Amino acid sequence: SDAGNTEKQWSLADFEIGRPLGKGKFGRVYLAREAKSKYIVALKVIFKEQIEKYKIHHQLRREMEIQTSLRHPNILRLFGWFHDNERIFLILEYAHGGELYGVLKQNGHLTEQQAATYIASLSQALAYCHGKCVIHRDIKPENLLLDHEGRLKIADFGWSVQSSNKRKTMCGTLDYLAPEMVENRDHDYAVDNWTLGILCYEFLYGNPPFEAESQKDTFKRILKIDLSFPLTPNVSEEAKNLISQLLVKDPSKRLSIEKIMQHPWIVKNADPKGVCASIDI
Ligand SMILES: CC(C)n1nc(-c2ccc(NC(=O)/C=C/C(=O)c3ccc(F)c(C(F)(F)F)c3)cc2)c2c(N)ncnc21
Repeated sequence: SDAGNTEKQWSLADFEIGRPLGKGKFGRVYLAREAKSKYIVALKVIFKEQIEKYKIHHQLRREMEIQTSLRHPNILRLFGWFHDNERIFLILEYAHGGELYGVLKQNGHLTEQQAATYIASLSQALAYCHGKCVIHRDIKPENLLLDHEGRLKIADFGWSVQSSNKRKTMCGTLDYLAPEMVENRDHDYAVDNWTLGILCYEFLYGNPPFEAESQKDTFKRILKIDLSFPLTPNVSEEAKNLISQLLVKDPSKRLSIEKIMQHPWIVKNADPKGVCASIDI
């Protein structure tokens, strides 16, 4: 390491490796402990020949720079990274509660308090990212983890991670694409606002609003904003009102992050500490 660099140079010898947490597209994720401090982390192993094949060194380096600079309670920390001849290791915050997607599938859908708390946490994390000119943190349920207190953590895998109980259609799913992305027009921050509407609907009903048999039909439903609210489970009018103000075709007409935070449904239902006591980890 260059003398001026204050960052600690990590190596595998600094860690005791525990059980595998899941397997990613480019390698596995392990529970690990920093030997001196006994601090628990998640260690992601990426095989170099895997990414050489895909020529994504620059993307990985850029992503690492972005992720190490992001400090927010709802964004999973990347503490650092190191490499040996054939592997790259990411030293990540350990999310004890695992995937939010697992909780969603287990319970079928979330309560309005849980859903509002997570939408508020996501909005705060997105406001922080947009403030740092970082957009599209890929906020789909598969990228959302929970810490030991049930606090939401956006874990941007930078790539689709095939972990255990992931939806099979996950890697190809279009459910979260905003109209301007489906039509391949240039997209900006408002894409994330659209995705918050999709997620809010999915948290409350258990599946995304424009789900369809084929990708083509999902495309058509997104472009038509073919939105309907099932009669069960029973969802409040305020929640439907928020969703309807986010799933709007014209990006400039979508509710802003600030307005989301002030929406009556969020104010009434979100837990200000961002922790959902009722979520059983
Ligand atoms: C299995 C379970 C559910 N699991 N998984 C995690 C976990 C959390 C975050 C990550 N992060 C990344 O992978 C980041 C990858 C990149 O930024 C990247 C960017 C560009 C690239 F080209 C690439 C490349 F891979 F393509 F090269 C990567 C990974 C695993 C986890 C955790 N932290 N705690 C508890 N359980 C956990």
